[in-house]
Amino acid sequence: MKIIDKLKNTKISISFEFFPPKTEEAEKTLFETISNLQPLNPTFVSVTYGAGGSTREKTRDIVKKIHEETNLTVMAHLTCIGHSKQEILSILDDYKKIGIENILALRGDMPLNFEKTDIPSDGCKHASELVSLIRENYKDYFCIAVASYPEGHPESSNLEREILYFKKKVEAGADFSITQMFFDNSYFYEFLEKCEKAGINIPIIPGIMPITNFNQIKKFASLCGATIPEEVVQKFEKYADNPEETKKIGIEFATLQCIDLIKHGAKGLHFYTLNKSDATIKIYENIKDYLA
Ligand SMILES: NC(=O)C1=CN([C@@H]2O[C@H](COP(=O)(O)OP(=O)(O)OC[C@H]3O[C@@H](n4cnc5c(N)ncnc54)[C@H](O)[C@@H]3O)[C@@H](O)[C@H]2O)C=CC1
Ligand SMILES: Nc1nc(=O)c2c([nH]1)NC[C@@H]1CN(c3ccc(C(=O)N[C@@H](CCC(=O)O)C(=O)O)cc3)CN21
Repeated sequence: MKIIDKLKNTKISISFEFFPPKTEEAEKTLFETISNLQPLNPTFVSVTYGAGGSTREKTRDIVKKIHEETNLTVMAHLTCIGHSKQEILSILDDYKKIGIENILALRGDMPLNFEKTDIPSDGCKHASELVSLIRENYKDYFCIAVASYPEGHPESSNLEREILYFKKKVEAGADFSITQMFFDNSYFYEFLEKCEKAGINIPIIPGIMPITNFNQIKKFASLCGATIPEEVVQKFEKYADNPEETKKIGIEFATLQCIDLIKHGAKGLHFYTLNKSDATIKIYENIKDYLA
C-alpha cells in the first residue's frame, strides 16, 4: 500500500528505519528487531541505501524479505549518486515487479572511495531529478518520499536556498518528506514555518535519532550538520564511561523530544533504529498515551 494513503488515515504515524546488515548474524538480529517492533503497528518501515556512503547491494534483498515475510509496508531508499539513469530504472523495474510501491528518493552520500569520475554523465545530479525520472517513467505507481533538512544541508550554508531545492523536489512529484535528525526542536518548528511560507504543503515527518551510543551519534550528527545543543553534549559526556546511564538519558531525551513534537502537531515520528529495538520500544511505551 502507498504510504501517502496510509498517512491520510493516521493521526500520528510511527515508522522505523533500518540499514542492510553486513553479516548473516547481523541479519538475524535485524529480523529479531523487526519482529519486536511489529506489535507497535508502524505505518511503514524503511531500508537505507548506501547510508553514510556504505554498501548498497543488500537493500533490495532486505526490502524484498520484509515485504514477503511480514505484513509491514516497506519503503526502499534509493540514492542516485554514481548510477546511470538506466541503472536506476532497472532497480525501479525490479521493485515494481515484486510489488514495492514506496521509494525514498535521495541523491545520497558519496560512496566510500568514490571519485568524481565515477559520476555517469547521464545520471541524476540532485534528488529532484531522481523524483522527476521516477514520475516520468512510472506516473503514479510509486509513492515518493524525499529528505528535508531543518538545519540546512551540510554542503550548503544557505537554508533559504535549501527550501527552494526542497520545493523543487515537491514540484517534481514528492508525496511526503522525512527530515534529517535534529536534537533541538526549534529548528524543526522554524523550518515548518518557512516551508509553509514557501507553499510546501506535503506532510513533513520528523526523523528521530535515539542516542544510545553518544560518540557514534556525535560523529554522525556532525557529518549530517545536526547540532547537538551544548547542555545535551555535557549531559552525555558526564556519563561517557557508563553505557547503561547513557542509554537511560538517551531514552529520556528522545521521549521529551517526541512529546514536544506531538504537542506541536507533528504528523508522525520516524525512528532511526540502527537495527535495534529496545530504545525505540521504551520511547514508544513512554509516548503511547500521546499518540491516541
Ligand atoms: N542513504 C540513505 O538511505 C539516506 C541518505 N540520506 C541523505 O541523502 C542526502 C542527500 O540526498 P538529498 O538530500 O535527497 O539530496 P538533494 O539533492 O536534495 O541535496 C543534496 C545537495 O545538493 C543541493 N541541491 C539540491 N537540489 C539542487 C538543485 N536543484 N540545484 C543545485 N543544488 C541542489 C543541496 O543544497 C544539497 O547541498 C545525503 O546527504 C544524506 O543525508 C538521508 C537519509 C537516508
Ligand atoms: N547524511 C546522511 N546519510 C544517511 O545515510 C542518513 C542521514 N544522513 N540521516 C538520516 C539517516 C540516519 N542514517 C544512519 C545513521 C547512522 C548510521 C550508523 O551509525 N551506522 C554505523 C553502524 C551502526 C551499527 O552497526 O550499530 C556505521 O558504522 O555505518 C547509519 C545510518 C541513515 N540516514
